[in-house]
Amino acid sequence: QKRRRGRLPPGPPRIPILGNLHQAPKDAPWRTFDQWIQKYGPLVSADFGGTTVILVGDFATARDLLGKRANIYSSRPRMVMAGELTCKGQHIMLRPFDETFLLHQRLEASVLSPRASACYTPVQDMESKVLLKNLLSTNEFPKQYERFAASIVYVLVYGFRIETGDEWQLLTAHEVLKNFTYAGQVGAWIVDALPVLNYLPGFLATWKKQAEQWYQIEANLHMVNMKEALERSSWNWSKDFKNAKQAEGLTDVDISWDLGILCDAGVETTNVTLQIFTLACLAYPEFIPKAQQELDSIVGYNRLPTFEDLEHLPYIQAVVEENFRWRHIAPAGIPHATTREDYYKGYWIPKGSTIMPVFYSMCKDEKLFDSPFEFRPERWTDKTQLSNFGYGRRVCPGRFIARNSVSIAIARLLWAFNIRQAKKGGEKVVVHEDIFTTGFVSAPKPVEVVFEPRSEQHKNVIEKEFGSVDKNVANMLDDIRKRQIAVGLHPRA
Ligand code: HEM
Repeated sequence: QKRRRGRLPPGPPRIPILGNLHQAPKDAPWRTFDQWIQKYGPLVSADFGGTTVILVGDFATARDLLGKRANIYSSRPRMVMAGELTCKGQHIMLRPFDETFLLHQRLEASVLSPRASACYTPVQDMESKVLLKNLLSTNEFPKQYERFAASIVYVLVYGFRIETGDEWQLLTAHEVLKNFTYAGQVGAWIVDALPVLNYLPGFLATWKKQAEQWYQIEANLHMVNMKEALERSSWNWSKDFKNAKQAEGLTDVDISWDLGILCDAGVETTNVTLQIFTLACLAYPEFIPKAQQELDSIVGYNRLPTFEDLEHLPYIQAVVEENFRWRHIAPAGIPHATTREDYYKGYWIPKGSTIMPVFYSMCKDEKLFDSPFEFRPERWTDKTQLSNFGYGRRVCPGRFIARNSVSIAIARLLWAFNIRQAKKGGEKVVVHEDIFTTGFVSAPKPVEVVFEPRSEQHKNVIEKEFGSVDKNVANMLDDIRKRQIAVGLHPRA
């Protein structure tokens, strides 16, 4: 036990040695975290087997600590099985906050800036047209959303499209995600609690063999993807990273992991965000006619909404904003860690604490939002956005790309379809915790939905725009490269 140097934030009573470990929730941790936050206040401390865990339950506290004191709060908790053994320290999301992390962040920054992200809209334009066209013949929306999300990042990172969603690269990425989730499970691996056990020889430390197998699958995927990307004729992020100044001292394996993780990070997140939107359509359909009225008056019936239209569509923007607030894809938060001790409002926050911004509690704060469980885009008229993409030096670097993908998809889905429950005349879906999956990224469980074109005219426009959009990736990437140069950026390849 560390020597205490002040009063910790309040929290549930602890027992000797374990602290609160016996109460640590395995599934849907945000439910237990929220109960503690409601009871003890927006800053809660708990002890999970010797690690201090600080829960942050409102936006103001999260901004004060994770945002304004980012120099202290921007590391990640140590994850021996998932981070050190399964990924050999190469997963950017799990890197501790140090010089190496900053080097990798700088390597990525130039392709992820707001200006660079604005150059990628031709890909999002094309893939959202394909999304609409596919939804004319299937209602299997989670698979279609995944294809849409994946194809955008695979085009940018590697220069090829995900056309069906059954490509081996995406299927292997599913396997990698499954292994990573298992490796990251709290309480599943003794070596996470006692890292010293790693010094045991392999035949005693059986988890090392498992981690090595998982590492090989993931490393092979990233390496093959990068190699193939480097051989393609057009510009892509793989070529751009390879030529970057920051990459000079890095190995190909290092670079391939940075690319691979960027790709993975863009798929499930965007997919689940759109699934949440679809759930909102079933649970709070009252907002749909308002959104469609705005689309009809600004865009009309003869063409799809475009990126240029978005700034004239304040209600659609409010729908996007409310979607991010209404249900966060990672309700328990994504953990940060402190690199030195700190004091806040009289409380001591030890060095090495795990800090959880509990988005679930933050987004339903009644002081900020009336009837927080209701999906009400109106609350966003003339208001600034929240920090759903995280904080400080670990804020989501893909947020500009993500926002563009989600905004164009939502605008076009609402323009094109009546989105409703399969059962005609069915009741509105009632939203409660049991309809969400309980893992780290929490998605609505499957529900049958119909995507019905709003009219024959809408259907014809979808077919026509799908037919005329250029789907040649090489042309598109060359065009994107030119767009970057035109706005004063310097592609590195
Ligand atoms: C709607 C889609 C998305 C959502 C809701 C989302 C949300 C988040 C959140 C909450 C974090 C954690 C931030 C923190 O710890 O404070 C994060 C991290 C991250 N995101 Fe996203 N993200 C999305 C899409 C993307 C895309 C498209 C990319 C890449 C092109 C991306 C790349 C990353 C990476 C690399 C990290 C780790 C950053 C670090 O540890 O320094 N994300 N994202």
